[in-house]
Amino acid sequence: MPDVVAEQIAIEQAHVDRVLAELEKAATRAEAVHTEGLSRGQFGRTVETGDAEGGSLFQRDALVYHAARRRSALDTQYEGLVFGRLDLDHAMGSQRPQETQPRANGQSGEQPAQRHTARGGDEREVRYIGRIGVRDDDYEPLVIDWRAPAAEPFYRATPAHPMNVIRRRVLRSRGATVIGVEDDLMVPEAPDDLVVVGDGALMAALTRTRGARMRDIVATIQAHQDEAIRASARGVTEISGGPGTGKTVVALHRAAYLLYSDRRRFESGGILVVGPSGAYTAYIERVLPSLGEESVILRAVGDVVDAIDTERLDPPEVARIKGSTRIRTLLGAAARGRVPDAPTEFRAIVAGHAVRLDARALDHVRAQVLRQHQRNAGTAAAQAALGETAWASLGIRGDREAKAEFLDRWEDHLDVEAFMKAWWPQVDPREVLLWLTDADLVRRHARRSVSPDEAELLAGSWRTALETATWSVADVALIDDLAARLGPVQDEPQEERGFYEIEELEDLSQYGVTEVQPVARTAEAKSTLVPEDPRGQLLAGRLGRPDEYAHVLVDEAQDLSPMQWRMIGRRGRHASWTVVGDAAQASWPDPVEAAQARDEAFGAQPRRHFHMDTNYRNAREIFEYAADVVRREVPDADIPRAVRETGVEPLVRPLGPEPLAATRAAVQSLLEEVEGAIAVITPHRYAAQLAPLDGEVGAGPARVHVVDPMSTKGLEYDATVIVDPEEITRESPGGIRVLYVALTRAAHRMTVLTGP
Ligand SMILES: Nc1ncnc2c1ncn2[C@@H]1O[C@H](COP(=O)(O)OP(=O)(O)OP(=O)(O)O)[C@@H](O)[C@H]1O
Repeated sequence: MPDVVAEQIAIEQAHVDRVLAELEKAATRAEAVHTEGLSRGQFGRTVETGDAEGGSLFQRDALVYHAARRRSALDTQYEGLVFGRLDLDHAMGSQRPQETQPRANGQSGEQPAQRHTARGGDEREVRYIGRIGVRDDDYEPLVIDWRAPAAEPFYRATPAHPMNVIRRRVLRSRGATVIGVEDDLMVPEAPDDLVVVGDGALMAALTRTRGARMRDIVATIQAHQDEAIRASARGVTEISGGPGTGKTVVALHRAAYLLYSDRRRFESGGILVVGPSGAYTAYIERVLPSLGEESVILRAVGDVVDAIDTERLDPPEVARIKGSTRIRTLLGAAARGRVPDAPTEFRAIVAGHAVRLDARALDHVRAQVLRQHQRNAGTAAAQAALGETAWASLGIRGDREAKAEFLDRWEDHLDVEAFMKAWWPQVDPREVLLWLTDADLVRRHARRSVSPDEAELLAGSWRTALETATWSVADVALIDDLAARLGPVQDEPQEERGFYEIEELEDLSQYGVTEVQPVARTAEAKSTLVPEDPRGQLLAGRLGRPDEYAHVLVDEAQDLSPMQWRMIGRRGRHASWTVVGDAAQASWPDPVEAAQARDEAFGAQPRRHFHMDTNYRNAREIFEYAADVVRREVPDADIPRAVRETGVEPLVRPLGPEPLAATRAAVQSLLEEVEGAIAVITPHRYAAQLAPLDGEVGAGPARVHVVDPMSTKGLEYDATVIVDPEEITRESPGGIRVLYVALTRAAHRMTVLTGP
C-alpha cells in the first residue's frame, strides 16, 4: 500500500478508535443512568418530552444510552460504523448551508458538527458521517447520523453545487478496522493540506461480489437517490425506474430515514414493507438492521394476512381471475349466502307455540341481518330477528304480553340455541373458499361475473388447495376480502372454555398438586397445534383484524393485482406510502384495473414521483442484451443507463438434447469466473431435471441456486444461467416482461441457453 494511503488510513483509524472508545465509555455510564432513571420512573418521560425536571445532562445521557443500544445492534458483521468524512470550507459559500441547522423537533439530537480549526483556517470543518450519531463528553458530535440534516452534503454535494464541501471521503472498514479510503474532490483543486486518494467509492461498491443478502448503500448513496430517501414523510412517494436502478435499496433507506425523522410516529405506528416473495424478504432483511433499525415489518405478498404464509402460485389464467375485482361478486354472494349443511327449516315449541320457519323465511332474516352486521358479529342480532319473525309467523296480533313472554323464552330456549349454532355458526373466511370447491356453487354465486369455464377453473384451484394443504398467493387477498366482510371469528363465551375449572384447580397447588390440565383449551392454544388433515392445515391459526401501519412501503408494485392492492390498502388506511416499481417488469397483466385499486388504497393524498435512470446492478454488456429483448415487445420500456463495463458479452449457447449436461457445463465455467452466487433460472419444464445442480459446489456455502423466473424478482446474483428464454416467456404470466426480469438479475456474467 502506498505510504500516502496508509497515512490517510491511519488518520481515519485514529478517529474511528476514538468514536468506539467514546461509545464504550458512554454505554457503561448510560446503562447506570438508565437503571437509575428506571428506578425513578422518569427515564422515558424525560427523553420523550424533554422534561425540564430531568435536565439537559440527563437527556444527553439518555441519547447516549440509545446510541449505545443501537450500537450493540450494529455488531461487527456490518460494515463501518463510521463510513464518511466531509472536509468543508465555509468561506466557499456566503453563508452556512441551511441543512446544518438543528432540527426543529429535536428528534435526532443532532447538531451541526463542531468546527475544526484545520490548517486551512477558521472556516474549515471536518464532519464524520456514520450509521449512528455519537457525541463526546462536551456534547460535540464525533459522528453525525447519516440521516441528520448536517449529513446531507455528504450525499448531495457535487462539483457544480459543492455545498461548501471540498473533499468527500468514504471509509471502507472491516469491523472496527479501516481498510481503505476513497475520495471525491468537489473543487477544481485540493488545498495543499488535503490529500486525495482512491478511484471512487461507487465503482468499488458496484464491482464487488454479491452475497446472499443485499447490502446497505449508506456510504455511496447518489444525490438523486438521496432526494427520494429524504422526501417528505407525508402522502405518497412513488419511485420508478428500470431494473437495477436501486429502487429497492433506496426505499429501504427511506424507511430508515422516516424512523429517524419522526421516530415517535413511525416506530409506534409501524412501517410495513411488502415484497414479492419470501426469497425477496430474506434477501433484503439485513439492510435495515445494518442501518440500526430493527422495527420494520417485512412481509411477502403471500404472508400479509396473519396465520397464512404461502409461496404457491396459481396458473396464470387462474391468478388473473382471482386478482381482478370482479371476483368480489362471487365472494360477496358466498359470504352472504347459506352456510352449506346449515338447517333449512326451524321447528320448535316455544312458550307453548309450535313454530315453523321455512328456508325462505330463514333466508329473509339472514339477508336482513347481514345488511347491518358482519356475519361473525351478528349472532345476537340474528337470534333476535329470528325471534321477531317466529312471533310474526304465529299470526297473533295485539297481545303484547304474550309476545314479551315468547321473546323472553326465545332468548334462552335450548332448541333455539342449538338451531343458532347450526344455522349461524362463526365462519372462518377460509372456510368460504372451501365451500367454493363446488363449481355449481361458484356459478350460482358469481352469476355472470365469471364464465362457466372460469367457475370450473376456480373450483378446481380450491380443490388443489385441499389436495396440497396450501393456499395460493392469490387466495390470500381473497381470504382478506372475506375476512373484512365476515368480521373476526368470535371466541366462545368464556365459561365454555373451562376457565372456572382452571381457577379452581389452580388452588390445588397449595395441596401439592403440581400439574393442572384445563378441561378445554383456549382458542389461542388450539392454533399452535398443526392438524394432520389438509383441511385442518388450511384452517390452522387465527385470523385477527388486520394490523394498521403508519407507513406502507410496497416493492415490485407493478406485480400487485387489484385484490392485492385492496388487501394492502386495509393495512394502510391512515398511512403514508412509498411505492416502488417498473411497468416493464410486470407480471400482472391488467395495469389499468390495478391502477384504480392502487388509487383507492392511497386515497386523496398528495403524490410525488422520483425516477431512477442509472442501472447499478448489471454490467453494461448484460443489460444491453436484456434491453434489446424487452424493447422488441415493450417499446416504451423504461430503459436505464448501465454504468459499469466488464468487457465480457453474455454467452449464448444451445441447450441441446441434454439440458442437465449443458447447464452444468455453463455453471462450471461461471464458478471459475465469479466468486459469489450463481442462479440457474429455469422454466418449469426443466426444473426437475436441473434440480441436482441446486446447492452444487464443494466447500463453503452453496453458490448455485436453481430457481424459477418469478421467484427471482427483486433479487440479484453474481452470474446467471438463463435456461430456454422462449419457454420462460411462454409459461410466465407476464410473458416477455418476466423474461426481462430474469435477464436483469446478473451483476457480472450471464450465459443464455437457447431452447429447441
Ligand atoms: N448508490 C449505490 N451505491 C452502491 N450500490 C448501489 C447504489 N444504488 C444501487 N446499488 C446497487 O444496485 C443493485 C440494484 O439495486 P436494487 O435491487 O435496489 O434495484 P431495483 O431498482 O430495485 O432493481 P429491480 O427493479 O431490478 O429489482 C443493488 O446491488 C444495490 O445495492
